[in-house]
Amino acid sequence: MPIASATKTAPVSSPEPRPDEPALKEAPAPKLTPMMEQYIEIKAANPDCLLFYRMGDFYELFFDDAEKASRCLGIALTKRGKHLGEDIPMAGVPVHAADDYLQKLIASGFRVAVCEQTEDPAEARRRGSKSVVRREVTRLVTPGTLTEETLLDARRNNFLAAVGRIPASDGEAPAHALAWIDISTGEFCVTTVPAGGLERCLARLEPSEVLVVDRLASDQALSAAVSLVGATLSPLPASFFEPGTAGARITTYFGVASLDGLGDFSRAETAAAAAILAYVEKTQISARPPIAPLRREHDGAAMRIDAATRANLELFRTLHGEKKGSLIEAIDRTVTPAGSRLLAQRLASPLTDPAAVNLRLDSVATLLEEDALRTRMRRILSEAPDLLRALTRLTLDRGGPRDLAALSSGLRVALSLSDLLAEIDLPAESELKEIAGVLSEAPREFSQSVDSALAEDLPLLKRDGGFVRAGFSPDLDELRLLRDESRRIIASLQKEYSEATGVRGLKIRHNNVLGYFVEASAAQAAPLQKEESGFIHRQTLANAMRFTTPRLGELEREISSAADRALAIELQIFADLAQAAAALAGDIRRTAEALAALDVAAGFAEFAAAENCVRPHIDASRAFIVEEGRHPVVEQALRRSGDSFVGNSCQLGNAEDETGRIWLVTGPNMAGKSTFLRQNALIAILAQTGAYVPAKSAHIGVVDGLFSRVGAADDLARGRSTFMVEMIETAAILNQAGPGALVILDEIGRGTATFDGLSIAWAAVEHLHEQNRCRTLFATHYHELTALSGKLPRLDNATMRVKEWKGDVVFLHEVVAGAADRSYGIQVAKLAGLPAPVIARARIILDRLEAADRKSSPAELLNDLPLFAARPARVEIDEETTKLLAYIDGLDPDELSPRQALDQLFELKRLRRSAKT
Ligand SMILES: Nc1ncnc2c1ncn2[C@@H]1O[C@H](COP(=O)(O)OP(=O)(O)OP(=O)(O)O)[C@@H](O)[C@H]1O
Repeated sequence: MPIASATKTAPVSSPEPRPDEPALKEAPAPKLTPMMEQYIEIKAANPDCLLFYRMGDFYELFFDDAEKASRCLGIALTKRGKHLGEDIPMAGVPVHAADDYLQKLIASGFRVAVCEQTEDPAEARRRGSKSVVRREVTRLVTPGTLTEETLLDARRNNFLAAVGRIPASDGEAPAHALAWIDISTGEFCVTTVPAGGLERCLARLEPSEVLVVDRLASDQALSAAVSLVGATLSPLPASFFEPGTAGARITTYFGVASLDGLGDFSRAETAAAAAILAYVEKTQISARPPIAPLRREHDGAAMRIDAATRANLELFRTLHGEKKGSLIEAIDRTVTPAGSRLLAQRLASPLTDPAAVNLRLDSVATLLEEDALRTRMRRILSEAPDLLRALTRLTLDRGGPRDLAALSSGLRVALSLSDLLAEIDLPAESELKEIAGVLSEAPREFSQSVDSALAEDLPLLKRDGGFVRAGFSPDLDELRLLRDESRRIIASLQKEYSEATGVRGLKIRHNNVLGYFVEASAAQAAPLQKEESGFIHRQTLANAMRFTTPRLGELEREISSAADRALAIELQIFADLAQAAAALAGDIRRTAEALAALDVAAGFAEFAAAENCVRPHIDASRAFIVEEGRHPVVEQALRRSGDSFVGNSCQLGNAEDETGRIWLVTGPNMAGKSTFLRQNALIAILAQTGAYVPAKSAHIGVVDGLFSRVGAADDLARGRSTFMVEMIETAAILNQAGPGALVILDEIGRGTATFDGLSIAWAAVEHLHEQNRCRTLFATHYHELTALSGKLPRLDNATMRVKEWKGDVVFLHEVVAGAADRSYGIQVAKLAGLPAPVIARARIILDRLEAADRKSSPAELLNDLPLFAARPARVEIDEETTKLLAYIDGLDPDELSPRQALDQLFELKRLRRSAKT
């Protein structure tokens, strides 16, 4: 009978007992098996996690965990033994494919505790037949603590955030702080959160997990803010945030004597940062990822952009949640994952200090000018692997030979880029000069030692060896020779045995259970079974017999001891190199950051060249003068369909103004109002991110807060109707926008009755003009508002130009001074394909409404519109009438000769006769 294969590939659990595990009795067993006892103990210590319990080549899950995992992963649910008379549900995933399953579980909101075997099953057996292999949880996998390449998006950070809160005391208001870390890259920051600013800060970071003290977990505003960004909320005991021990936790982690050495942190900030470190320790158990020294960010250093504005402007994804069509997708020309991550970080928090913005813009200017150099630079950059993520994996002992190679090739890239930058003259105080300096100091020797140690083709895992270059270690070479020689001898033995026994089909084979053995088919095995043959019987299968010989055993031992010793040498070489990398963590980090900054600058230069952008003039004034600005996303989309974008200018303040102006933009639907509003907000964001902007010229006095109310969507999850969302967003703007803000408001008030809406919009414009005094773009359908320009000195009317042609409306997408004369709503509706009778009827109603000049009450209007009175139930228009109306619509009197006109008249009479209505 053939022996079942020991390795499994399908994600189902194996019902046969593992070698380390005493067999479970299928019969009712009131007493727990030792293995189940161990499982239950470990599970009890990790109640909030699914427990991945290592058994041989599988991670097994039991009880509820098994049911949950089987549902989530679609893997088979089996059973294993009984507990309290009930079957124990079990599901398992193979270790080699565990990452894929982990990813699914984490994405579905689970946490996973990975429990490994921490001793050899043979050792456990030596302790006694009943003893179980020692197991320990080596790591908790949570959304915010991932490090594996396969579990992460290379081009996005994966932030873990913690909310620190010091309650009000002695007349002092409560203080909030937010700390965040990307464990996979080691970036670690903290900031104070102003009252009501938590949602905004979270929206900027988009963390995947947020730590809060457990008593805050029921805070509705907090959980709403967390779920808005799609993060997992992880409540923790107060000890994680304890301000009394927080400072010490941070200083211990960084090995510094006092916190002052790192910076000046408030109590709330210290608590938040300490909670992060405590959680890192809890989840990584014994491993310590390399973490950059804690950096403090000032809240005012970045443009304040609230969650709604970020979403509305589609910075990172469209309102439908897709990356395609977002701003980042339109502007990202970086060629490395780290560059892309830095670009996303910068775009999420545009700067407010003009000097800092100009430093970045200088880099773009230089690289834009140096066209050929930029092309070479980007080619070299594109070969730079992800240094920081490789470093983290190595330090956490989750790395492989390819991570070492990644570090080495990343450092080599840095050195060649530093040579390239040396070819141009860089101003002393520039960002590029600083980058060039850092790159030239990349640890060259480390890269050389990795290259001399590692082979060309590297395996993914270090586990099986085979990654050290021949010639690097004489001892290793000798052992490999011995191993290969023995293998050669074994191959020649097969020939020898076959000739000696006369069994032509005799083979020497190898498997993990028997090691090397001689195999002959059952029909040919007789000569080997004779005692004098020297063959020792090992196994009988259905069709074959297996034997060993003393010589084979000896060779086997030689090979395996040589292989073991060779592997030990390789692993030691690996460990030495990984340790050297960890010791250079600071240098590697600086190099990686410089590479990323260079990639962003070169990417922006590429974007500027390809998309015809200009350097914005940035200062601390209230200026906002954009000449022929364009919307980068819409422009690229139009280009794809062969159309071109019409640039439009906008002026909301001059350099000498102390307050901003309001532009009231009117114009028909589809004329381009929303596009115009958004493009100006995006230009401000891009400019302060340090990018060139799509315009002929742009002068922008830094915008310290960007507020928008555009698009309409309800937020049913929070029980808010469309109109309610609109009013909440408007309220936030009117309450918060200061003189340095830029506000874009698109059609406020349209979600309610006309007069209510008009009144709200009217009052909002007045408030913005008198109180907020900020730069504002206000698009509206309420033409009545344009009259306000006579009353409010800093309000200008602007309108989208359209042309009427043969009864249709043609959009010119041009913004000009003045007010729209009409809405053209019916023409747009016609373009949209509303049935001709509906359009015809709407025209009649509109004429009446306009004639009544909105003075009559709705009831009077109703009487004024006899069709309503005549046909209250349904307006039935028969087919012939429809034809008649369509015929009239198709007539163009300008094009007709007198004779044709007469013919048409007869045709009209004919059609009228056949129509019933
Ligand atoms: N400046 C422009 N140049 C070329 N095409 C443009 C321009 N602005 C807008 N468009 C085109 O017009 C379409 C409609 O623009 P937009 O949504 O801004 O109109 P709108 O006036 O805000 O309409 P609504 O009031 O219905 O929201 C865009 O999708 C784009 O294809």
